[in-house]
Amino acid sequence: MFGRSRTGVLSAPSECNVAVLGTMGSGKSALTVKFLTKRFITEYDPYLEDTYSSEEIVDQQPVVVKVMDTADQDGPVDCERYLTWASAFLVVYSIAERHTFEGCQPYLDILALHSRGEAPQPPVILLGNKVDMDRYRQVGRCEGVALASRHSCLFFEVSASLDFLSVQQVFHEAVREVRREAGREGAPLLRPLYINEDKPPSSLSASPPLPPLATAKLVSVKSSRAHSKRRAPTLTLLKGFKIF
Ligand SMILES: Nc1nc2c(ncn2[C@@H]2O[C@H](COP(=O)(O)OP(=O)(O)OP(=O)(O)O)[C@@H](O)[C@H]2O)c(=O)[nH]1
Repeated sequence: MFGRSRTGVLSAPSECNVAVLGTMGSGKSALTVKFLTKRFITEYDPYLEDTYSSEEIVDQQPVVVKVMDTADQDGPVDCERYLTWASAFLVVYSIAERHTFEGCQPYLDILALHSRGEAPQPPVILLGNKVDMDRYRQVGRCEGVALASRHSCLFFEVSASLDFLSVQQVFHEAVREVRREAGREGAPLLRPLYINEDKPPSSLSASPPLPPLATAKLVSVKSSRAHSKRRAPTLTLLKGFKIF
């Protein structure tokens, strides 16, 4: 499955791995599910960590966006799994719960440490969630802007319970940032992805080694610390694979 760029040249879809980080209760799962399904689901298993996949078109270019909805219980303690996996990070807090905003700092510090000296730099987006709860706001928009600018990251405020497009916009912006960064450094944060595994397209012949097929075909990975499942209905997202 290939897309066309504005110039009409065929281009291969690539992968963009987005890790969604933040304190418990900030709305990581709600945002992830909203992006993938356009729905707002109110109850999630807080101990379940999943990776989902969605085929997107961003600026007329196809991309497979993989989203890791993380489930850190004590902040960024055991974080190698997403630091080494992600091409972009969303750090989420709830504008109505100050402790979730304070919980962003250790994530931003870890990410700064991780990307020091890295080229290309994985982009980070700071995301104030739950703007529908503005009347209970505990974190001013300007505080979000200030924190983001201290860490040189983009900043958005959204609500997982309101319109889908603003949530989609955030994930698409992450893809754009990854593309920009890759373009700047000439090194790929986006990996080419085979949809037809039999034969790589010739346009990819000069690309760096492809991930093993098992990785390229990954649609839903579960690294649950609990055995229960989300109460959301089963969803079919891509190529007949199901998530829960
Ligand atoms: N009003 C409102 N509630 C939200 C929003 N996003 C999430 N919530 C609610 O906030 C609670 C926590 O949301 P989750 O998505 O489970 O948060 P999380 O960051 O994944 O939390 P853990 O799974 O515990 O790590 C749930 O009750 C959600 O329904 C939002 O934008 N607006």
